[in-house]
Amino acid sequence: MPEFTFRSAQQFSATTMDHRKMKRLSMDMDGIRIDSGHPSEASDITSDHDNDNDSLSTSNLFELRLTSTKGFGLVATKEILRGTCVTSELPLFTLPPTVSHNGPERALAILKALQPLTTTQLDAYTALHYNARSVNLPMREAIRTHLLSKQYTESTLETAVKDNIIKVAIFNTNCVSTGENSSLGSGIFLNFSRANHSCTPNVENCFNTVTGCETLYAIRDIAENEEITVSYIDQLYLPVEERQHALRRWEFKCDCSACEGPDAEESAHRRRKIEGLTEVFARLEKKPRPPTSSPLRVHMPKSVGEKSEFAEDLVALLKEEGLVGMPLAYALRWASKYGLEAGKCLAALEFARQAVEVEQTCVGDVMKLPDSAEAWLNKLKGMAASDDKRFKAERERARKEQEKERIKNEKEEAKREKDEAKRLEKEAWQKKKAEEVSQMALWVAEAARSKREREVSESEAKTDAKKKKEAAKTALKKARRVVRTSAEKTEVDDVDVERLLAGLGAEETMALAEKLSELQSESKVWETLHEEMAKKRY
Ligand SMILES: C[S@@+](CC[C@H](N)C(=O)[O-])C[C@H]1O[C@@H](n2cnc3c(N)ncnc32)[C@H](O)[C@@H]1O
Repeated sequence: MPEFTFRSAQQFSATTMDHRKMKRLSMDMDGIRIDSGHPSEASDITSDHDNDNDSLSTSNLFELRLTSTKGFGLVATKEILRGTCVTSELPLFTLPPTVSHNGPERALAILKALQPLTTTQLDAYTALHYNARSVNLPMREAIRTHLLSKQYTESTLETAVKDNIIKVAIFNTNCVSTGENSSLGSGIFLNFSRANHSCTPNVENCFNTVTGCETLYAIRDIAENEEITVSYIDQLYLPVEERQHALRRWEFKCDCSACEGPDAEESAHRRRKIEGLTEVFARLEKKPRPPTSSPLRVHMPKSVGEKSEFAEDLVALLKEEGLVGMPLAYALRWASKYGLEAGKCLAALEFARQAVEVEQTCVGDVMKLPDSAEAWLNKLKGMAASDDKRFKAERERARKEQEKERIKNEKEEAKREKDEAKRLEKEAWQKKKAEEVSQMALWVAEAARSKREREVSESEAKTDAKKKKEAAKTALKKARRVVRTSAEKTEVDDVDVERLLAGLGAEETMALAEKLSELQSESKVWETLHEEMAKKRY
């Protein structure tokens, strides 16, 4: 029968993520089903679990909040940076590894382990979520038989049986393995018990064998108010249906962005590739993965170069997919190992460094995982420091590459400078040309303007002259009219007057008219006219 325990990063195999002996929560599908629930929702839970257990980490990085669909969950109260230890807590209590995972004695061992708890501790424990199906029929029978020996009435017995089944279910739902491959058994951790699942979790959980604490480390930056999520399952690269199948034990359907929504298809595509590459390395490392419902046919790499490329592809895919916890640490290890085999020693060293960094981000630097990435890094550093011929050859290659790169850069720089000088020269020439053109345009405009002005003044002068001529003509007409009128009034002969006017120039006519106009008497007018006629006749 499967056991009921969360996985823990500490239990990951150092060589393949598929070979991790993770102990995960599982359900006794044959057991009697009673309703599971969130009893905690009805109880008075505060963010810092007001109990007297020293192990309970009170962190100001997160608080317990009721989520819309997942019951309670841990939510960041401020931004949490990658690598931060979100919580490190001692167990409320543990069960020794000798207690079987599915046998009826497990139920009794759990009830016994609860006895020393204080009321506050017990309250915090009973407030936890449980899946009732996690208690199988033999465990239920054992609980009933155990209670029959106590002094219960018929009516109180049923309630006591139900209460005790719930207590066992709480353990089965929330317990996590302690020690390497459950070597220390399993325990209940109050903070960890509240972490919900995501297929792209933002924290990695790990049992720290040095401190005896269960830790949650942020594997990427977590925003304020973002939920803190772990993975309940090992193989996050499985297809969505298989992940949901593995999660059915916790009685919920995961609706994270890798399972549902606009990005799910792209994520599924990437995870399929990750699964294939993980299978490749499981085979290369001779660490078969746990069987899945869809056996994989993969293309095995033919050369060391291809192996190293496959590992690098896996690293890139995991990063793209946001699976940046222990699976990435292992992929980096493979990239390092196969990189070294392919003669890419310096890249291997860099991948090893990254593997250590990612591993420490997942588990902190106090605890050393068995066959840790650090041991591998130290080995590579040792090789690099000694006169290892692979490193020597690669360094020489890298030196030559660098030299080639330097010469190439210098040539490019010289070409860039030459091009720049040409460009500046062209720019200056174009500027000069543009200035010449605009100067020319100014001149043309100026010439056009003065031509226009000349034409205007010429036409004004013509108009003026015309006006003057018209005015002189009018004045002459008027003067002639004055002379004729004066002649008419004084009965001077018309023919004589016309002869006089024909003989007078314009100015003379106007002077005569003016003179006649000023004269008061007709006799003077007659005289003046005859004088003028006499002058002309003479
Ligand atoms: C270990 S408990 C986690 C804390 C729990 N939500 C609570 O209220 O205490 C596991 C249970 O949380 C709920 N859960 C966890 N992850 C979930 C998810 N991604 N979606 C919906 N429910 C989830 C399920 O009911 C599951 O059985």
